[in-house]
Amino acid sequence: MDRKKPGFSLKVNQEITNLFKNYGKLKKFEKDDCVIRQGEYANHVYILLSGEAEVVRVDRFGNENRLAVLGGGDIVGEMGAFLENNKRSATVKAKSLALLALECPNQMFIRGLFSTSELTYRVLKNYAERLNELNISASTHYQSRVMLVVGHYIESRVDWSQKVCEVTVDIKELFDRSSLELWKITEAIYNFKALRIFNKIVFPAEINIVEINPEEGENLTDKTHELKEGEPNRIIIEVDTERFREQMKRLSYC
Ligand SMILES: Nc1ncnc2c1ncn2[C@@H]1O[C@@H]2COP(=O)(O)O[C@H]2[C@H]1O
Repeated sequence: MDRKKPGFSLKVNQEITNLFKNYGKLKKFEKDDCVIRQGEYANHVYILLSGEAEVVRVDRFGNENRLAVLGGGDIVGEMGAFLENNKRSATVKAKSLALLALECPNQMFIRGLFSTSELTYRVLKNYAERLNELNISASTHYQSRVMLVVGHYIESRVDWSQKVCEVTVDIKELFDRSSLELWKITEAIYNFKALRIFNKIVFPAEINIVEINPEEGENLTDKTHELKEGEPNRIIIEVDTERFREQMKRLSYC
């Protein structure tokens, strides 16, 4: 997740830089030096002047997950000034050979938020962008997990020698295995359909959803065949085996 996009990150103007200059000091970091360490007590906020820094968070298994790459004009270390326990939420490391930053005490940063509306605006904008990005990745991640569970069930029933094959999903069996509610199963199957991995779906009469036609403009005549009628407790799907295989690989890496 690279946050270095034009007009996206919290770039500071001269007024904000002067504020940091008046109360802070210039710091120089070499490649791989830690500017901030996850879990440590937060005393300072930084404006990066030049060079690149990487924000990483170590999860409970000890893996380093990259959250963002920041550069000149970005403010970093501001979360620690707001969080109740003042603990650093992530590690920030110099990524370039030299990283120049202005280090400002928390108190001065907070005062700056009251006196300089531009600073307040930029901090808020940055949080909105970050939260939006997290919302997108959290919902995509959740859908992908459900698709993976449903996909694994279907995978074991696919005839891989066929380009297109019909698979019957026993709803009760899939529920017993996965504990997924029916509407979640249906949603995941629709997601595969939206990706044109399932060409046709026949739901049982009790679900009250009728056959779905192929997307407009898509010529599926050479790969479709007549599906059986819907049966109670069964969903019948026509699977494009090659696309399904590729999608399952992608989902496994999500
Ligand atoms: N998702 C993120 N994107 C960009 N920067 C982040 C992200 N999470 C944390 N940070 C920055 O990394 C800093 C680590 O120390 P702080 O928690 O004080 O403040 C944090 C933010 O400035």
